[in-house]
Formats: sequence, C-alpha cells, structure tokens
Amino acid sequence: MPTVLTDVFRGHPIHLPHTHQPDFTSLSELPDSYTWTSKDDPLFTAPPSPPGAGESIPLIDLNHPDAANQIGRACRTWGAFQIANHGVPLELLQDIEFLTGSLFQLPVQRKLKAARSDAGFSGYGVARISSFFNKKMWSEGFTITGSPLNDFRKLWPQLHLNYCDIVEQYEEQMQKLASKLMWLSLNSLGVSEEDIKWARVSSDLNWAQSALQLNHYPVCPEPDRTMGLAPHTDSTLLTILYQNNTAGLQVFRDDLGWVTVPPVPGSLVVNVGDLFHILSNGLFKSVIHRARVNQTRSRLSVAFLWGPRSDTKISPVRKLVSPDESPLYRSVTWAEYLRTKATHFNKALSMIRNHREK
Ligand SMILES: C=C1C[C@]23C[C@@]1(O)CC[C@H]2[C@@]12CCC[C@@](C)(C(=O)O1)[C@H]2[C@@H]3C(=O)O
Ligand SMILES: O=C(O)CCC(=O)C(=O)O
Ligand SMILES: [Fe+2]
Repeated sequence: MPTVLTDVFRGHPIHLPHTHQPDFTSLSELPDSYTWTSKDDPLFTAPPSPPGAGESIPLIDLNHPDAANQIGRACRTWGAFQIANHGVPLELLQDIEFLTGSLFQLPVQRKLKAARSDAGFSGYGVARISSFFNKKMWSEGFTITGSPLNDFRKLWPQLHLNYCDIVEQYEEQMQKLASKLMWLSLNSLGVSEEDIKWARVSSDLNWAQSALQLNHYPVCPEPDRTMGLAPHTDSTLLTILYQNNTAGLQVFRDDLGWVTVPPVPGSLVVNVGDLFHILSNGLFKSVIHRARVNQTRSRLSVAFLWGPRSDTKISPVRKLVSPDESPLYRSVTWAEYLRTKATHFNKALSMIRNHREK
C-alpha cells in the first residue's frame, strides 16, 4: 500500500502521448485532433451563464468575522470560492507565476527531458485525464510531488536551486492555508478537530500530502472550438488555484451552466475536491470545472492539490450522517481513490457510493 503519492501509479501505468506535444505557437489553424464538439464532451456546448446575470463564485475576505460561514455556504452551493487577504505574500505569487512562465517557455525538447513516465507521478506532459477523451487539449502541464530537484536540474542546469526554493516556500504557505480553510469550512458545519481522528493534530501537517500542477494554455487561433482542460472534478480534499490575469477557468452549476471565474489580482481560487465531498457526506460539492483558452493571451495556472496522507482512510464524518441512515460513501484512501479515478474517471465517486436500501 503506497504511503507517498509518488508510488500511487506504480503498477498502474497510463500511456499518454507527451512526446507528441506540438509547438503550439507554430499552429495558425486548429488541427482536427484539437477540435471539440459535444460528441467529444456532452457539456462542451452547455450554455454559458447569461451575461449580466452577475453570478459567479463568491470572493471571500478571510479577515471578515463571518468568513467561516461564508466559506461553508460557498462549499455547499458552488463547491468553489475566491479568497482575498489569505496571507500568502504577493511576491511569492509573482515568483511562482514567473517560474511557471519560464518553464513553459523552454524549448519542447528541453521540457521533454523531464517528461512524466507512464507509471510516474511528476514531470512534464499532457493532462492525466487526456486518456478519457478522443480529442487533444490545448494545454501542457507539469506535475510536482516531493522535491522537484531532479526534474528542475534537467530543465535549468544553472538556476534550479532558486526555483526549488520558490516551490518549497509556495508549498509551505499553501499547506497552512489549505488546513485553515478545511477547518473553517468544517467548523461551519459544527465539526471540530475532535470529530476527525486522522486530522486531530491540526498543527502537525504530516497527515497531509499534496501535488503542485503547473498549467499552460497557449494562445489559440480558434479558442471557441477547442478545450484547454476538459471538465473534471479534483480528487482532493481542497485545491487552491492561482491563475494569472487571463480568464479561462469555468465552474459548472446545474442551474446556471458554465460560469467563468474572473481573475481577481492577488486572490486565490479554492475548490472542493471529491475527498471533501465524501468527508462531508455529500454536503460540500466537488465542483466540475474546466479551462477554456484565449485568442490573444496565454494563460498560466498553478493548482495546489491537497489531500490526506495517501494511506489514511477517509469516510463521512459521523456527525454529518443522520442516525437512521448509513453514510453516503464507504471509506477510501486517497491512493485507492486516485487509482479508481485513473481507471474510471468521472464514475469514481459513484463507484464508492453506498447504495441505500429502499
Ligand atoms: C494528485 C493528483 C490529482 C490529479 C492527479 C494527480 O496525480 C496529479 C495531478 C492532478 C490533476 C491535475 C489536472 C486535473 C486532474 C483530474 C488530472 O488529470 O491531474 C487532477 C488529478 C485529480 O485531482 O484527480
Ligand atoms: O487552469 C485552470 O484554471 C484549472 C486547472 C485545474 O483544474 C487543475 O489543474 O486541476
Ligand atoms: Fe482541477
């Protein structure tokens, strides 16, 4: 049983065509392999939320005395929110954006020196969910788990230590913030540290693990006909996303369709992942989201994917299950869940759902 995320896909290799990444800047027309229709993704042509409806995920000031309740409400209704006054230094956000931009600007051949292997977790390549779609996504990514030293040395023979330092600082800040956000949202449901055995010692972050996903969506000649990152939910407890100043992230709501999350300088986007949905017995929504691309501006995002230790059993908090009902989900570790997701993608959550007797 793997206890570190890096081991999760060992023995479950997924072959993805990283080496066929094109030089996006050289394409003046959209190749057929990148042209999406509703046959490739049933939600592709779902209506965008009507312009002027003014509905988007809430922007929450973490210094506001009512922040916990606002976060709880956002987790129940949207499964996502933005945060201001989060305490992460602006300079660090600028540093991680600079690092991400520098990485993707490297020549393809250099990036491929650090390509993610079929059974590996970290490195350069196409999105892991690509294998579930017939068409290609207009993006490239780089996943970091544990120390990026080996990969960064291949990318930047001179500057790798500076860049490793930025990643370390960024992950440290994100860990603290993610834990704070998890407790604020759980507290809003009346759940405290006493109620969750594995996370009782909130100051000891050894119970958590994470991955950093750097994403690049190059300028695209026909943005309306392609997809940057296909609709998915994250398998995490929480994901904290930094996006540069180019819009592209959209969240899906049954009643509204696709809703764009406008970039707000200095703020961070937070979304509920599948494990938090399970832990909250379905009260918090793991939100379907996707990334669209742009004709004139390239887009960068940095997702901090945060979960428990990969061998910790996650199950619905007892307090949130009515005494006369069974929990909505059976218990599952993050490692098991990631592997279920790697095989069954968007059916993973329903596969661990308990079926109630009628
Ligand atoms: C820990 C992880 C979550 C993730 C798979 C991964 O192993 C590292 C990358 C993550 C990511 C980012 C883009 C969307 C996503 C669905 C994917 O294909 O890779 C998520 C995965 C996830 O949350 O399930
Ligand atoms: O780029 C974005 O806005 C979304 C990225 C994302 O969903 C992810 O990395 O999981
Ligand atoms: Fe995501």
